[in-house]
Amino acid sequence: MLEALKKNPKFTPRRGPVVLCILDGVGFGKYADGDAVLAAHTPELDKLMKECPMTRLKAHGTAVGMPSDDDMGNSEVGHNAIGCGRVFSQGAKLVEEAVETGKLFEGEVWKKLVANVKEHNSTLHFLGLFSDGNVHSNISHLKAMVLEAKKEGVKRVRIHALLDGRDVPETSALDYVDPFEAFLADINKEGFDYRIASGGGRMVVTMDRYNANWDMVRKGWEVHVHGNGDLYKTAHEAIEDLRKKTGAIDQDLPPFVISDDGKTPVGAMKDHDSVIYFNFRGDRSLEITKAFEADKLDEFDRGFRPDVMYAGMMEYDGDLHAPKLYLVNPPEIDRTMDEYLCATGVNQFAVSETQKYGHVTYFFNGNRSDKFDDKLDNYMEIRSDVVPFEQRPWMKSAEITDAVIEAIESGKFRMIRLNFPNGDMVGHTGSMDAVLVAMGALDLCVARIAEAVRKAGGVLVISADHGNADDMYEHDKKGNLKLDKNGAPARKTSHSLNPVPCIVYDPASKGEYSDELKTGLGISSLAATCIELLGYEAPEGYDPSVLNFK
Ligand SMILES: O=C(O)[C@H](O)COP(=O)(O)O
Ligand SMILES: [Mn+2]
Ligand SMILES: [Mn+2]
Repeated sequence: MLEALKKNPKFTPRRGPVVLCILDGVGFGKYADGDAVLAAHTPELDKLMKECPMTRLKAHGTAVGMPSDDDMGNSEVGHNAIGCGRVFSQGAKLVEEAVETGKLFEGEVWKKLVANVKEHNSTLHFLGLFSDGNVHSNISHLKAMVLEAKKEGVKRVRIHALLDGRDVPETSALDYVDPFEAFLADINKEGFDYRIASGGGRMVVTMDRYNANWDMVRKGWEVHVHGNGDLYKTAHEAIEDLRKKTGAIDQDLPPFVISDDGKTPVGAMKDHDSVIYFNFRGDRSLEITKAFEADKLDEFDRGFRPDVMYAGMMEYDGDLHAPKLYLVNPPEIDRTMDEYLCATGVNQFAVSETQKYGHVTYFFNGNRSDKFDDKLDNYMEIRSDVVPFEQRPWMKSAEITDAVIEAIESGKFRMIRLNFPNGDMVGHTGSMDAVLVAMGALDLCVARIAEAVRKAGGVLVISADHGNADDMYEHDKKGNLKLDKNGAPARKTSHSLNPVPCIVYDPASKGEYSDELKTGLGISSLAATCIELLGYEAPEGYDPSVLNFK
């Protein structure tokens, strides 16, 4: 148990709660073209930004524990940093180091997986997100593992490729598949049998999160494990044909299976195979991991369940200890703000809809699914619709707002945190028109929350975990707008490298801190900011708050 937080002598807390509102994927754009945050009708946000103390926070690269400042931020690293008030080296960086130093291959788990397939003359399978987005995975890690498998004499490797188009350009799958096929062909010239065996768009198969839509996992299981699905000779052929048939962008392409003879899949899984799920990020890894590991599974009927040795790239959940075997230790994120507030007896409320529910709970608490205190931690999930979000860009923003206002008015909670997914989830669809509606809906919600905070005599901190809606069009390295084949702006589905706002709306302020907030900080400063506004001193080692006390 942590020690209780110390009272901050410089600040007497307000009568009402501190409300931390995370606008997922809402940053300050670099280019006016495609900046939906700038273009949308958002009178409330505009007013708050003009009238309240405000600063910009870094939300990408090394400021959130990514390997370099060329890496965009994402929800995991963002909410980890916001929730624990410090920056830890994150999965992308830890795996990169483990691969580069060779530590990954010296570990017990790698050795066991390889020994298993050598002993049984069976197959080593790799399943994961097939891109270099560095949000959930990096294809360079896969490549290094494939080369090591070859070096260690593994005869047969099968790769199950989840197509991205969400953390990388929307129709870039062949930019990864074609060179990889050439890479495998070179290996096979030396007498090995290494193939891509199945795949599909990441928003259709396998990578569901937070139990939003288990049918995605069932569909993935069918093609990766059983080899049941539309058959193609190569992944290249599958992608071209499925694009033609559906018009879908990569993340939404249907599943496919590779077969040489039009009957037998090349990579169905069998007893004694080894399987590595090579994504390092947990939210979209936990369900497929459960499908492989659980003795009894209620979510779908697995049919034949081969007795495989399954390992993840990382431990995805420190409370569930899932998966049982993993290759790289996760960051040891401790002393989170939620845990400190529990130790201090502060009643907390966290809410979002399904798509981001784990962001304000599991990611916020350092990738732990359990509460720190059953009484003081109060979490609410509002079920997300299972629809393409460009068709419902308002998502559940009104319902989240209702819940937040009820929590404020109840007077029960000192600290309230929420996540509005719209800027991000709609941003990932690439639809500028839908994002403009999403931002408009958010603005109405922010106005309602601000009013409830004012009435309750509380403080509202508005920020974000990373950008997305602020950068809806592709630009080249010189900053010129890229056009698609029809001459329209090329749509961008991924996050941005942009900073995010930090607005402090404190209508009951007595002027204890300057209107000029600190500059040059990252989103890890939000934890200390909230803790100080609650009337406590930030714990040792926390990154500084944005507040300049007088
Ligand atoms: O998982 C996703 O949807 C994207 O890869 C990243 O989005 P998020 O980091 O905002 O969840
Ligand atoms: Mn996010
Ligand atoms: Mn996102």
